[in-house]
Amino acid sequence: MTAPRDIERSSLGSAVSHSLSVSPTAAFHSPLSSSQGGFLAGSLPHRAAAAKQLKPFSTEDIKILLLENVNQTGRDILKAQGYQVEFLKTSLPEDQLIEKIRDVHVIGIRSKTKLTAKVLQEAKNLLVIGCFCIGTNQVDLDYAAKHGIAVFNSPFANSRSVAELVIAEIISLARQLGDRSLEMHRGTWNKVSSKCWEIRGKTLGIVGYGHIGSQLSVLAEAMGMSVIYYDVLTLMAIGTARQVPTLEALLEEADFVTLHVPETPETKNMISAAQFERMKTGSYLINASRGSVVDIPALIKAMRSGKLAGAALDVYPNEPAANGDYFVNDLNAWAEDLRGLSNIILTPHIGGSTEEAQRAIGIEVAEALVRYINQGITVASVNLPEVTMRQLTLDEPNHARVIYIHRNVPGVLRRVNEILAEHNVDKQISDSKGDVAYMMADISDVKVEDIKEIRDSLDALNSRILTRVLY
Ligand SMILES: NC(=O)C1=CN([C@@H]2O[C@H](COP(=O)(O)OP(=O)(O)OC[C@H]3O[C@@H](n4cnc5c(N)ncnc54)[C@H](O)[C@@H]3O)[C@@H](O)[C@H]2O)C=CC1
Ligand SMILES: O=C(O)C(=O)COP(=O)(O)O
Repeated sequence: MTAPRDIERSSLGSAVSHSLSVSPTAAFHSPLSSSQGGFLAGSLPHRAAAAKQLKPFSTEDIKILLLENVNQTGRDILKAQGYQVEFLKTSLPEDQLIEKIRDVHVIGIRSKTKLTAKVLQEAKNLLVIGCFCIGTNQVDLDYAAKHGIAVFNSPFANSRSVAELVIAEIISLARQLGDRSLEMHRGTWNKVSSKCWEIRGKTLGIVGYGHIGSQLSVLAEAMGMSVIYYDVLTLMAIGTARQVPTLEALLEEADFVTLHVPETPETKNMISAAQFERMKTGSYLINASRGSVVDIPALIKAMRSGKLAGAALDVYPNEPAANGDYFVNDLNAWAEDLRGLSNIILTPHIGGSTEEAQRAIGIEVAEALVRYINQGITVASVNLPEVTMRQLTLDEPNHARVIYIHRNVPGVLRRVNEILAEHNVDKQISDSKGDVAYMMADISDVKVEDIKEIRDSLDALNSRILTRVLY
């Protein structure tokens, strides 16, 4: 295969000529003349001012901001492409985030950075968001899609790490390990067996039987637990686990309840006073999903009353932006009450924080970003339709890939094909997801002047969200 080709963004301030790499991790830097070079032909209504420039460019002009200590593996892949990569260990407060996001084509985040509509409307140049984690609740996915911004995540690279943490917590709560260890650290020998249990033969209730829940199910059964689960979907049981029809049925039967649902309006305060009431006296609650899922004041009451014998929390309604920030009441009004309870394990959102998980996530998300930036491939996007085409190479001088993100309304493809009709359309794929549709076409027998015309004509259609032409 020959060298890669170009991509372009209308809003890039400088020219870039650049290759589409054969491998998503291979760098490409092949300066092309403006007649050969790619350009970005895209614009959103709010990006319109910069949209009309046609400039050759190189990957060096792609600006990427990585927040929240994205793993070295991901940074290396992106840098190897020649992109400009700025890396910060922490998240950013909203005002600083808005300042920074104005300038970049790509942002990489983890679970803390909130990319709301308010923030995204300032992101005039943004092509794509990489969530280097599982959850995507921190991003306004709908706003992003409607503004032609793709979002990628890593759907299961840290599932095992979370499941292992939960196993550790089940045993730790059953044996009150956190309290014993704290006492010893303070110099107190307190040997007790009262209300300390084996987990063998106990029932684990898993709420949300997805990637993490089902992985946990296997591990728990291997340690002699009985597993029941509740999910909005009817899902195949693994091993001898059993699906129960309601959350209430699960709460009434389980000795340990563990939560593995996403943050959605339906899961907000899913476990509150009424649910604690349903739980067995002396049972345990574990939450490594999202802080919004548990009503914490109600949890504190359930702990104080003895209804719960213990709890483990890895996630909180408000989490500090950086390590070293204290877990205090300014962020969460009840923080001190929580810290004062016995047999409650509090961890700083470390469920997915293992070397294995972070390395794998870095690779998976960075490769998805490269595929999207360089080739327009949306496979594994969480908010755009999934569309793929072959890899572009430089040995097709009169070839271009046209990408047209548009509103999903009748008659668009007819108009698009009228515009492309003068050229040879080698392949065309179109798919839609909700209100947004994504069309990719590889065209040959096309000159740079034609490309400008194609881009301008597509931009003039009122269905347009974003046009890109890669060549
Ligand atoms: N503590 C940590 O570091 C981590 C936390 N997480 C959190 O864990 C969540 C779950 O992760 P996965 O298992 O990978 O997700 P998943 O999407 O594979 O599974 C979630 C399951 O929850 C079910 N569900 C959704 N709404 C529900 C409801 N209202 N009631 C009952 N079930 C419902 C879904 O049908 C699905 O089966 C993520 O969304 C993320 O928020 C994920 C990774 C690390
Ligand atoms: O993967 C997730 O959804 C997590 O909650 C882990 O988030 P983190 O990468 O540790 O910010």
